Amino acid sequence: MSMIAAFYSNKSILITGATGFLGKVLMEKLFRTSPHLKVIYILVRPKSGQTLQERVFQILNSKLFERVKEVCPNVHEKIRPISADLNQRDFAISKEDMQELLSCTNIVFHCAATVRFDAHLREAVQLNVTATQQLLLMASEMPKLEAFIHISTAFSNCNLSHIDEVIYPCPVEPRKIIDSMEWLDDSIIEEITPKLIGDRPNTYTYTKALGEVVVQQESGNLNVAIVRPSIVGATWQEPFPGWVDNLNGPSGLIIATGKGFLRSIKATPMAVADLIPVDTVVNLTIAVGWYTAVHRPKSTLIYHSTSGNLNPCNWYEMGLQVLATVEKIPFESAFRRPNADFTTNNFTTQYWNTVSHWAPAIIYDFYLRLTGRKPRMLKLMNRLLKTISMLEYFINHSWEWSTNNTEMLLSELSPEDQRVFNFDVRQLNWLEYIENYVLGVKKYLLKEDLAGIPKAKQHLKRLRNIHYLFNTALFLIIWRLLIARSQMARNIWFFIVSFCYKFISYFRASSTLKRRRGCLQHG
Ligand SMILES: CCCCCCCCCCCCCCCCCCCCCC(=O)SCCNC(=O)CCNC(=O)[C@H](O)C(C)(C)COP(=O)(O)OP(=O)(O)OC[C@H]1O[C@@H](n2cnc3c(N)ncnc32)[C@H](O)[C@@H]1OP(=O)(O)O
Ligand SMILES: NC(=O)C1=CN([C@@H]2O[C@H](COP(=O)(O)OP(=O)(O)OC[C@H]3O[C@@H](n4cnc5c(N)ncnc54)[C@H](OP(=O)(O)O)[C@@H]3O)[C@@H](O)[C@H]2O)C=CC1
Repeated sequence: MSMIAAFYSNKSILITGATGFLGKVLMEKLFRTSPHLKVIYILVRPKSGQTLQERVFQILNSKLFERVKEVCPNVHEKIRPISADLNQRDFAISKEDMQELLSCTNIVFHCAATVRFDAHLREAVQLNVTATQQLLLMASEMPKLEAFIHISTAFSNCNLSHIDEVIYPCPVEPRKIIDSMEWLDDSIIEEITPKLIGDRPNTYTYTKALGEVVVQQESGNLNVAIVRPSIVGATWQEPFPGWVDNLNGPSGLIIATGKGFLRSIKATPMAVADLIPVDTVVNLTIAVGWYTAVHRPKSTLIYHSTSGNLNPCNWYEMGLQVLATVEKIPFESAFRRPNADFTTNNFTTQYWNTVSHWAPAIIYDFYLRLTGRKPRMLKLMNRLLKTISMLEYFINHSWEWSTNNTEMLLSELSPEDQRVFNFDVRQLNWLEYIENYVLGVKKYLLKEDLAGIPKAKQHLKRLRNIHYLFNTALFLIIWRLLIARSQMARNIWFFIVSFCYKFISYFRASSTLKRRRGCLQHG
């Protein structure tokens, strides 16, 4: 029997960000492994015209939850959505709901955040810092609380190259930042943002770092731990391989590569691609919840959920495997044949952007106009390259994360728990994982049927022929223009033609000689 699963039985758990990528997988695993847990409270806001109930219904009826329903048929009764907006004072939770949360919660998993790299500092501080502070305040009023687990990111200190499992101080106190956001207007905040974030690439990593300091400063007597995942990718094993439901991190780029929109990228090929499967992060998080509640470590422990130091894979290997997979299992209606060139300096990046991205987009839009349709490729390319520019920082640096606490925790688990809540990334086979990831992107994000693969392959062949035809035509046109305008080009042309002619004549003459000699010997 798993000790961890038994620990969560009969527990009331509060999850923020349960409708997000990580939150859904966390809920799924908790229900599946501890079907006797009492209740999971989730803080949800109405969104996209959907009520809370509709949002929960959609999650529970998704493919991700199919296995849960077999193990825990009354899962609908055990999930309790609470209307909340983490941007509001007291999260805009009703008095009755707040009372219930305060008196019943045993474990808190705080996953909610804005993960946008371009979020305005005010918005990022509100959700990633102020909301964390408020949640800790709430937690301090929960008499039955056993553990508070905060999800941060391994990149919160990405301004350092070696990162330990400790909280690093921020030059400006989080409380001062929170206060200043209340009275500074947007334009002033925009002006001071670069100074505040310093050598971090965006407001996301900066505010996640502030959030950690808040956890350290405001946790009081609570049992608190922080989990820091690196780049979270599709599921590795559970509940099935390759599940993913948003475009963040690598998923969007896998689509862009597989569909042939993105053919080159500025990246350091040998830099470590520190991906971590979402189910690995979730298993670690659940184990951390158990350990923090049962062993009550004296200080706040930080756990790195990273792969680089135990089982590294670099961007080059990853790119190759993505390409190999989309060749075997192509995406439908590709724009161009998939390719993955890594550029390492600004000049080659600009060159390949022009040749591989802008030029085909302009030509395609021209074709759309000619055929009376609305041009759209240039707009799409603009957005894609904007996204790439935001992610570039992370594919051109390498970091080393120490994982002592994570390894210590692994050694504390019983063999059964190590199996049920496996977060040992050394067992991960990257080639297999990436293949399943690409397949998952095709099935769960693009919603493409595998029956369409032969047609997609045919489409790629057609694209290859168009590519050859286009290149040959382009070569002939350029050559023709050159010959018409330059004596030197004409001379080179005549030299090449006469050289080829002489070579062919020599080859013919020598083979005729050989044949004659052969006839003479036999005759
Ligand atoms: C050619 C060779 C290729 C080789 C092949 C190799 C393949 C594998 C290589 C893998 C390399 C991986 C590198 C990952 C590094 C991640 C590091 C994370 C580190 C930190 C991790 C964390 O701790 S935290 C989680 C990460 N946090 C995000 O990752 C949010 C990012 N994101 C945004 O910050 C906003 O998205 C942003 C961009 C501002 C736009 O903002 P925006 O307002 O302009 O636009 P929207 O967000 O509304 O999206 C507008 C349209 O872009 C579409 N789209 C959105 N994201 C997209 C995306 N990633 N790739 C494509 N397309 C995307 C979307 O689907 C919309 O399309 P549509 O309009 O058709 O619906
Ligand atoms: N994905 C990744 O690569 C990584 C993620 N992380 C961390 O993991 C955690 C989860 O990330 P992930 O699941 O990917 O992110 P998602 O963007 O998928 O999910 C974010 C969650 O936060 C909720 N949320 C946002 N704003 C509010 C609000 N005002 N009120 C209530 N809820 C809100 C969202 O709710 P709604 O559905 O209503 O928008 C959603 O449930 C974050 O803390 C992130 O920093 C760390 C490293 C990498």
